Amino acid sequence: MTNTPTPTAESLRDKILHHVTYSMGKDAKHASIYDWRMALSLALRDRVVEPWFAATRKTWDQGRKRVYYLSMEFLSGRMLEDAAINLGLRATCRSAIEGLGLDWYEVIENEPDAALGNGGLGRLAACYMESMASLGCPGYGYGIRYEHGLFKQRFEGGQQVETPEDWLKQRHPWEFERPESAYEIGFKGYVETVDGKPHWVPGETVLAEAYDMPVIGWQGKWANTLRLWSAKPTEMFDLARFNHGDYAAAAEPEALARTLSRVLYPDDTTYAGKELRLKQEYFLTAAALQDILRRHLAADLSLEALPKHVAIQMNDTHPAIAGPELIRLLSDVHGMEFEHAIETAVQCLGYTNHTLLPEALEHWATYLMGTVLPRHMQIIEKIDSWHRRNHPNRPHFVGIVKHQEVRMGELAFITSHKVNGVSALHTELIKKNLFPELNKLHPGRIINQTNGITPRRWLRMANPALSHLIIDTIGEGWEGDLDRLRELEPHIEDSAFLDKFMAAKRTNKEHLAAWIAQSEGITLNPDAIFDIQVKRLHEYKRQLMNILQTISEWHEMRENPQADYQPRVKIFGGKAAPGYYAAKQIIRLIKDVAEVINNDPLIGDRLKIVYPANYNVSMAERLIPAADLSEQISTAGKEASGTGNMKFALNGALTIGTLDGANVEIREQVGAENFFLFGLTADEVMERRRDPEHARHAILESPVLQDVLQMIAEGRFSPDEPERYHDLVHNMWNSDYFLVASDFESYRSSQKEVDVAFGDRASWAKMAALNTARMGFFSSDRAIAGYMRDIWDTTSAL
Ligand SMILES: CCc1ccc([C@H](C)CC(=O)N[C@@H]2O[C@H](CO)[C@@H](O)[C@H](O)[C@H]2O)cc1
Repeated sequence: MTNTPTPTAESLRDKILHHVTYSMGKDAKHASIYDWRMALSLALRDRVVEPWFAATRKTWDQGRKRVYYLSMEFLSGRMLEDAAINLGLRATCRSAIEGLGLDWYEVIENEPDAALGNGGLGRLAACYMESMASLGCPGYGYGIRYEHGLFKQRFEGGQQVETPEDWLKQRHPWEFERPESAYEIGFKGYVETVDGKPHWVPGETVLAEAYDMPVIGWQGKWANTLRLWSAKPTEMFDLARFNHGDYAAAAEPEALARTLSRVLYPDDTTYAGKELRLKQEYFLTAAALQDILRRHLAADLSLEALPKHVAIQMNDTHPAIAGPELIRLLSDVHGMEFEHAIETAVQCLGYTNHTLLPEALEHWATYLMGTVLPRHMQIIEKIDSWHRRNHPNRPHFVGIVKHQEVRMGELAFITSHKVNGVSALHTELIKKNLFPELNKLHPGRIINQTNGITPRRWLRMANPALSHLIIDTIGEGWEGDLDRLRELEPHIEDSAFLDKFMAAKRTNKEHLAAWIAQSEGITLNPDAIFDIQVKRLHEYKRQLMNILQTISEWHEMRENPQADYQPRVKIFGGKAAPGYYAAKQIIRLIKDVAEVINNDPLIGDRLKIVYPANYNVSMAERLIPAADLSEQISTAGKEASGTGNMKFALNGALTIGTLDGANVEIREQVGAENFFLFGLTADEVMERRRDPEHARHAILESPVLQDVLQMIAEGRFSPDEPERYHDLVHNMWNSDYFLVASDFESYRSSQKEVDVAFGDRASWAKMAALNTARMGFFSSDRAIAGYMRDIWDTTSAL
C-alpha cells in the first residue's frame, strides 16, 4: 500500500492535467483522447511505482524465494482500468475524467490490447501474474516484447483476413525500458574443448534488452514485474557498408536481430517447427536465466543454494530449453559438476502441460536443434543418457531423443521436479496417455493444478452491475477471497435478490445489444437467450456442431412458423490460425448461415447469429457479462481445462457442456442440476472411435442432421458457390474425428432443455445465481496458492 494519501477526484484531475502538460507536452485545450488516456495512465502509474519498489525491496531484504514464470505468451489485454480497480480508484478516475468533460469509456477504450498471446495459455499467464501480485508472492514474468501481437481479424465476404497488430505504434505508458538489463544471446556456431571442458562458440549473437511492466495486485499491497525481452543488434549499424552506399546491407544486422521479437506465432495448437520459433524460445529462456543467475549471484548466494531461492515455471514446453540452458550455465560457465547441475536444475524447474493434442506437442529435429544450439543438443543427449542410467528399466521407446527428434515434453518432464496438468481430468489423461511410462518411473511427479481466473478483471472490472449487487449483499472483500461468494446462497431464496440479479444481467445484455447494433448493424432482442461461444477456432472446440444445431433450429422454425419459440441469439467470436483451412471454412459457414437466417422474414428476431470480428480480451470483457448460456462443447478429452467456461459461470451464465476439462469440476461445484450436460465422456469417445464408420452411423440415426448436411451440400447458404462446403460435408460423413455427428442429437436435445428452462424465469435466475455463488474455487488465487504450496515451496510476503 502506498503511503501517499488516497487521491480525490480533484487531486487526481490535477495529476492528469500535469501529465497532459508535462508528459504529453500538450495544451489541455488541444489534447486528444490519446493524450488524456496516456495522462491518466501515467497518473495511475505514479501510484503503482512505490508499492512496486517496496515489494522488490522486501523480497531482497528478507531474501525471499522468487518465482520466475517463463512464457512465450502473456495475453494481458488493456491495463489502465485493471490498475484502477486494484488501486481501488476506478470510481475516482471516472469522476476525474468526467470532471474534465471527457467520456470515461472513450478514454479507456482508446488503449490497445496487449495481445501478446493466442488464447488460453497466454491469458492464464496474465491472470497468474495478477494473482501472484495479489497474494504477495514474489514473482517475475519473463516473455517476449513482440512488436506485433496476435493478428487483427476482419471479415471480407465472410472470410477471415489477417492484418498485423501494432500495439506499439503509440507509446506504451505501462512499460519502463531497462537498457542496463541487456544480455547477449548466442546461436549456431560450434563447440570446442578448452582444457578438457566443452566451450560453445556462437556463430551469431543478438542483444536481449529488458522492458519492465509493473503488475499491481488487489488493493495495491504488492506489485511484481513482467519483464519482456526485445531483440536488438549487438552491432548497431554497419557504417562501412553504408559509406559504400550499400544501405540495405548496412541495416541488415538490425533487421535480422529484430526478427526475433518482431511477431508472435499465431498458431495455438499446431507445432510448426520453424527455426525462427526455436530461436524465439531460446532467446526468451536464455535472457531470463542469465538475468535470474545475475540477480541470485548479486545477493552473494551460492549456486548450490539456487533451488532454495529460485523456482522456475515453464508455461508448456515452449521454454523447455530452460533445462539444458540452466545446466549449461551451471556446468560449462560456472563449473558445477554436470550431474549435480542436472539435479540442481530439476529442483528449480516445474513444467505445466496445457494440451494433449498430438499436433501441438513440440519435437525439434535433432539436426535443427544441433545447428541452432549445438552445445544444447549435446547436453540433451547427456541428460537422456543420465536418465537412462538412473532408470535401467526405462522402456526403450521412452526418452527425449527418438527418431532424430528432440521431444520437448519428455525433456521438460525429465528436467522438472513437478509436472502439472490444468484440470483434474486432464491430469489423469496425462498420466494415462501422454506420459504413462514416465509416470511409473516418477510416481508423484505429475500433480494437478486446476486453472483459475482473476475475479478482479473478470467480475469486479468487467461486470460492475453484478459486482455492486454482490457488494450490496455481502459487502466488499470477496474480490480477494472468492469463496466468500458462497455467502450469496442464503439470499438466493429471496426473489427480490434474484430480480436484482437478473436486472444486472439485463443491463449487460442491453449494453451489448447497443454495441452490436452500432458495430454490426444487427438488432438483438434482450429477451432472447444470449447464447455465446467465444474461443479460438478449432475443430475440437466444435463450433461446427453449434452452427449445425442452429441450422436445425432455423429449419424447424421455418417448418412451423406459428409455433411458440424461445428467442435465441447465437454469438460467436474467435480467430483461426492463418494456415488452418478447416477452421477458416467453419468461420465462413457461420457467416454464410448468419446472412441467410438474419435476413429470413419468416424468423424475425426469434433467431439471430452474430460473429463480431477480432475477438480479444477486451471483447471478452464486453460479451461475457451479457451471456445467459456458455457454450463449452468440446469433444471430451480434448480441452485441457478451458478458462472461458469459468468466466461465464462466474458472471451468472449457465453452461451447456461436455464432461471435458474443467467443465467436470465446474459441474461438481455449481451442482449437476445447474448445468446442462450432454455428450460422450472421454472414455466413450475412445470407445466410439473404434468404429471406423462412427460418423456415417451417427448421421444415419439423425434425420435432422442429414437434412442439415444436405442443405449445406446443396449450397443453401452459398448459392453463389453451391460446392463451397462439399469438403466439410464429406469430412462429416467420412471422418468427423471430433465426433460432431455422434454428439449432435444429445447436444440438440440439451439445447431444447435450455429453451424450456429459460422459460421458467424464477428457476433460471436461481440456477444462474447459484453458478456465481459457487465459483469461488476457480479463482486464480486458489490456483496460485496451489503452485506456491505444491511446486514452488514459497509463501506470501504479505
Ligand atoms: C506450438 C504451438 C502451440 C502454441 C500454444 C499452445 C497452447 C498450449 C494452446 C493453449 O492455449 N492451450 C490451452 O491452455 C489453456 C490454459 O491452460 C487451457 O485452459 C485450454 O484448455 C488449452 O487448450 C499449444 C501449441
